Amino acid sequence: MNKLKLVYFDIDGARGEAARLAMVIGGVPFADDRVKFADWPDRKADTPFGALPVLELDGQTVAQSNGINRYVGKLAGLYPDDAWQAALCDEAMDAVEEVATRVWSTMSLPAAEKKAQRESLAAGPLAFSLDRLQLRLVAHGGQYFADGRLTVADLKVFVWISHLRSGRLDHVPVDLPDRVAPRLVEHHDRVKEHPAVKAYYAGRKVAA
Ligand SMILES: N[C@@H](CCC(=O)N[C@@H](CS)C(=O)NCC(=O)O)C(=O)O
Repeated sequence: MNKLKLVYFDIDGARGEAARLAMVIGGVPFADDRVKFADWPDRKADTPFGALPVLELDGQTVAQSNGINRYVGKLAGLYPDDAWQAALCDEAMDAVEEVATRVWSTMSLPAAEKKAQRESLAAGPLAFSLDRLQLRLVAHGGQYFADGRLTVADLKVFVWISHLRSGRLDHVPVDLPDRVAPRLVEHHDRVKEHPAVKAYYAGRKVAA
């Protein structure tokens, strides 16, 4: 059997988590290589783009989180076969990635600048993006983002909403999703109740 390894930091709210979840839900065996921040400087140069996540298959690597989500989504039965539904699935994942990248890119800014930028992002592009994502969900029936069933898009949005509501993103109000996108919060809570997701988080240990 081919050996899959997902290499990512030991954090649950960011780019590697949807792929981990997809493989767990789909029963796809994989090695979960959780990189400690202290080890990252030594490992960075060996990754295709100096960043994680990276997926390894029998010693070969592929990077870029949404590409990885699509690949593992196919293995896990969580990616649409139909080309249009696949495009809808990608749309939601890319919409999250686009705005999350803007928010996370403020991470290393000096404190005052980070606060100002995050507050302005939260009130502007982030609130807008959540609202639009919610409208897309509603337009597709309100339950799932694509294919009328759980796909990797639902997992990516779920992880993002969990992260926003976790209080770990300084200067982004924790109640932002509840205020501007209650249907996304409903969707989040529904995904969280999926038996495999529930079992995964019951046993999930997060170092950071
Ligand atoms: N476009 C890439 C971005 C990857 C990325 O920036 N990953 C972050 C963690 S979420 C990272 O590796 N940061 C450490 C670094 O850049 O040194 C993707 O979607 O995978």
